[in-house]
Amino acid sequence: MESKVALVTGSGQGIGKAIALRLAKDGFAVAVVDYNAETARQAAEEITRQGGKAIALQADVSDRDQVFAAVEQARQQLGGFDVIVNNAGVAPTTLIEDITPEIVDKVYNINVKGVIWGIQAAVKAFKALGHGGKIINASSQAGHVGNPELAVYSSSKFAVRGLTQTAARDLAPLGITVNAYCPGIVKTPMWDEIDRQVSAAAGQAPGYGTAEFAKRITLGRLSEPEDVAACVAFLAGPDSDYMTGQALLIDGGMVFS
Ligand SMILES: NC(=O)C1=CN([C@@H]2O[C@H](COP(=O)(O)OP(=O)(O)OC[C@H]3O[C@@H](n4cnc5c(N)ncnc54)[C@H](O)[C@@H]3O)[C@@H](O)[C@H]2O)C=CC1
Ligand SMILES: CC(=O)C(C)=O
Repeated sequence: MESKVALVTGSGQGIGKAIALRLAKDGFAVAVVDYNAETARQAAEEITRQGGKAIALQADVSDRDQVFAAVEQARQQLGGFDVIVNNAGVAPTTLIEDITPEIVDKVYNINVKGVIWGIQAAVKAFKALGHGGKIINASSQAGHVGNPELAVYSSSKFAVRGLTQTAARDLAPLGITVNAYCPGIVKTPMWDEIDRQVSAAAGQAPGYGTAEFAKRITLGRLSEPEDVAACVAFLAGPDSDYMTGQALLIDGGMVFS
């Protein structure tokens, strides 16, 4: 039987890379998409070395044409299209008074419009293939509760939840499910940079921001990218077939407190 095909954006490093590796282990042929061509190539090579099937594609998710082209390339080169994970995101810290039009445009172009273009491109591919599929979007605990110093980022992740719910309703008649994953703090380069910025703003050494956020983590430890990938594997696989419009909160500590 032919492998199912999944495309993961922002999968050259961090959570996206862990998702790509996990989906490959689960039997998907994977398109590793990132605007960093070198990290995408390395991640795809790692999958191939482990016995999986993968291609690397360079695309900037804020560019609609590039997203459509990447999905089409994945469909043609991997022989199908079943799952898109709209994972790519950026998270500059921003005090309210320091927010600039440039920061808003950058974050919204990637975190919100990138998800819209990914949804549209996946729908086009599913329709061309005459079957439904799964759309999975990266939100965050910060998409459930406003996070300090992350106003632009947090609001973009609230938007992703809204898009997920609406698209789930609109696309259900086509046999397409749409869900989101909402991690807490995950040990990736993105988090390292947030910690550095939050700690510096408080006049503290790196690690201070992590310690402050970590006080509210329910399970008492930061999550690994692989913890998130396991939840996304569930959303990509058949066990979640009767689930749509959901925003899976992976660590709710910030939200409960
Ligand atoms: N690390 C964390 O604590 C959390 C992360 N998230 C979300 O998970 C997703 C992945 O985050 P991390 O792996 O931590 O981030 P990361 O910064 O470590 O990795 C992001 C990847 O996306 C790529 N990327 C960025 N902009 C892109 C663009 N315009 N087009 C294509 N690729 C692009 C980068 O090159 C990089 O490979 C993001 O959407 C983030 O907002 C959500 C909750 C917590
Ligand atoms: C970066 C992010 O989404 C966090 C810490 O939840």
